[in-house]
Amino acid sequence: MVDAEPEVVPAVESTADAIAAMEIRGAATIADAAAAALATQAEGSPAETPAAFRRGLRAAARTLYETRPTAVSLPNALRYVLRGADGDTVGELRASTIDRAESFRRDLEHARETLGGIGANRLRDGDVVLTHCHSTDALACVEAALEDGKALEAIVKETRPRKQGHITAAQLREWGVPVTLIVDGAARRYLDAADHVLVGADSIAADGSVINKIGTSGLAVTARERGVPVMVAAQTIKLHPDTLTGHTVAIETRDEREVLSDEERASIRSSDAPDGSAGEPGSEDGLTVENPAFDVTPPRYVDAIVTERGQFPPESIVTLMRELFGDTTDEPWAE
Ligand SMILES: O=C(COP(=O)(O)O)[C@H](O)[C@H](O)COP(=O)(O)O
Repeated sequence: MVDAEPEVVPAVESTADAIAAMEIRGAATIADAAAAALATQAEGSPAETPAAFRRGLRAAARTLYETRPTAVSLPNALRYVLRGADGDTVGELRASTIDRAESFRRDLEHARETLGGIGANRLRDGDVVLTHCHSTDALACVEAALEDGKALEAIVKETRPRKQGHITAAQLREWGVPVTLIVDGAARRYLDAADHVLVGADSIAADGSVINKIGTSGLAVTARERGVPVMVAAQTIKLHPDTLTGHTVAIETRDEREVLSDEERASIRSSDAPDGSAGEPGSEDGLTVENPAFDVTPPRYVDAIVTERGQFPPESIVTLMRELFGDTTDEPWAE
């Protein structure tokens, strides 16, 4: 008898689609949504046997895993929940998976709050932070500093092509923080007015390299040149255990139309091109657009990585990574 395809509940598919389309975005938020989706899978699984339940759960985890490759918080969340699926009956498995997903989500929230309190200690009354992209971990530090009664100002990089800087600006304004929004290319000009560069991370490698939104590395290099400290706020689910054994972190490349729409491309193509290359949109026209979503900032440009376990110089993060993840990184969602 051939086994039927394991059933993935529709809510998991729609969470996966929303992550891929970046309606759900940011490493911690993705992890939270993935854990919630696994709980939904457990709740709605039509499985009649423990084996079928586990197959469905693994298939759901694979669907979520395949959405975006760079933020390690996603596989770390899936691994955590799947490891907690325990029991001899479908009912027991269902209950333990849901519990595990809920405890993951609670821990995530606590970690962000604790991290915020630790990061806030680096921020003094009257400081100006310069941000890139939108990071809930980075903003937790600002929020905690504000709660401590410190007045802060922010210079917010727009963050092309998706302009996540607008989300950061909106959040900061909601908290009453004065915001200066700048285009990415203006960052160096504004660094002299900043006391900290404050960013999040999608993944942190064993050597302390920080993988975050494209443009972070250039910002960090320039900040070093201007003498502005770079603070990375990243809870420990951003630690990438595969890098302990020498693996590199995959950098997501996204659709070129995020950078250049078909209409814009059409306006660039010239019918007078000497090679006569202007054709239909999508044809070979000599214009290549690259859209890597993340980059790697080497540890020497990072002053501190702030986690819920304390703050670390990037070079020592490997000790924490070993303690929390060990050397083994299985893929419990594999078929
Ligand atoms: O690079 C991004 C988001 O990229 P994208 O918009 O492509 O998902 C954020 O800085 C990190 O994910 C950290 O965010 P958080 O601190 O919220 O986990």
